[in-house]
Amino acid sequence: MQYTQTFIQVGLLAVVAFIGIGFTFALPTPRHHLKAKSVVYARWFLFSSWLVVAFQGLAQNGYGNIGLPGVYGAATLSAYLLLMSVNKRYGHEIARIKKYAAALHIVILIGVTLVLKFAQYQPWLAHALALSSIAFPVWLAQKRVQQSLNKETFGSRLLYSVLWLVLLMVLVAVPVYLGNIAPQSPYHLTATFALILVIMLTFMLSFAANILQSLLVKLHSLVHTDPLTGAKNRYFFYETAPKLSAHARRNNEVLSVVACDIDHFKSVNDEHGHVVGDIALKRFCEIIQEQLRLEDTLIRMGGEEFLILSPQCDGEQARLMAERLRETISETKITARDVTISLTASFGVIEMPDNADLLSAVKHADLALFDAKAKGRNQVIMV
Ligand SMILES: Nc1nc2c(ncn2[C@@H]2O[C@H](COP(=O)(O)OP(=O)(O)OP(=O)(O)O)[C@@H](O)[C@H]2O)c(=O)[nH]1
Repeated sequence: MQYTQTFIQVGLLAVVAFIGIGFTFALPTPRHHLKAKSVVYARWFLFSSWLVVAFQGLAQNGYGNIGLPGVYGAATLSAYLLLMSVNKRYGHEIARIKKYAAALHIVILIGVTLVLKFAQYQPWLAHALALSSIAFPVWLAQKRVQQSLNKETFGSRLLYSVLWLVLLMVLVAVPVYLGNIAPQSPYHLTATFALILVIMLTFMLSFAANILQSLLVKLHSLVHTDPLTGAKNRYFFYETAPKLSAHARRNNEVLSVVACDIDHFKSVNDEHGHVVGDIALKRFCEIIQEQLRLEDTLIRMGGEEFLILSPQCDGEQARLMAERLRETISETKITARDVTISLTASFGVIEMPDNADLLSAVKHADLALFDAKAKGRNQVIMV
């Protein structure tokens, strides 16, 4: 009966652990090398959590000499693997000396437990030692998550709550439980099984939520970014620009719009080919980005047409900025694939009038740009 119960619980937890491990393979690997390592530690954490119940089963079935040190060793190792996984996930490098200290801690813990066991000390002494050892790395992991909580991702909040729960259980609930139920009772195994199952499942969930959340952030940025030039794209304009103008209106702030178009860009493609044209476009955007303030946004509306949204910048300041950009572009030589080319660009500038909508301001900036083209290009015209 005892064996059957042990076998079922250890087997069930093995299934959960291996589903969890398989699940980490299915998750997309983070590109950052530290974050990628966190997945490896997560796998080992799930495996060593399973080892805790396996050793508990051994102890329960008369192999206390192997089982108990195994439980304490595997539980402390799990806590450290959890700490490593959390630290790597949040991009924190761990010094080699700290890794040795953790390994030493586990070895000493197993040694002391064996001594206590063979010296026939009270079992609660070994339990208390092991529990307090587990609490330390869990507390460190919890602090690490707390530092990143200002990012407010769902996965971080979930992981933080789980770590709090584990700490509370380790420090309060489990000692109370150990003190009230005989160590040889089969309930010990069931309680350990239930506790580890909850920790494993919530850890897997928070880990996946964390990774999915960062993928969403990346996806959001990709959807709004032009892959060739790195400037924002039309989707960004339609989604963000109305918010920007509403914000300016509500706070009585000025907002200027600069429309910009490269002159005779077709001839660059025709003379040197599309690859050189692409490099020139990329370089053109870099030159502009270098000149803009952090608050200004460069948007590629299509082809070689761009918009610059400039909050807290009045018409005259925007005109001066466009003039500076025009000058820099015309003076900069662009080298692409052994050819050196010079570009010029035309600009239309408008300060968004009070109570006007942004789309009509863009339309007027475009009209000023056409005017600049008609008047001979390489110039700035303000509405
Ligand atoms: N290489 C490259 N060329 C592009 C890209 N997008 C648009 N173009 C080219 O940009 C050129 C735009 O040509 P036009 O609209 O005639 O304008 P333009 O030659 O710049 O003349 P003006 O605007 O009147 O001064 C076309 O040849 C397009 O093929 C791109 O992503 N890469």
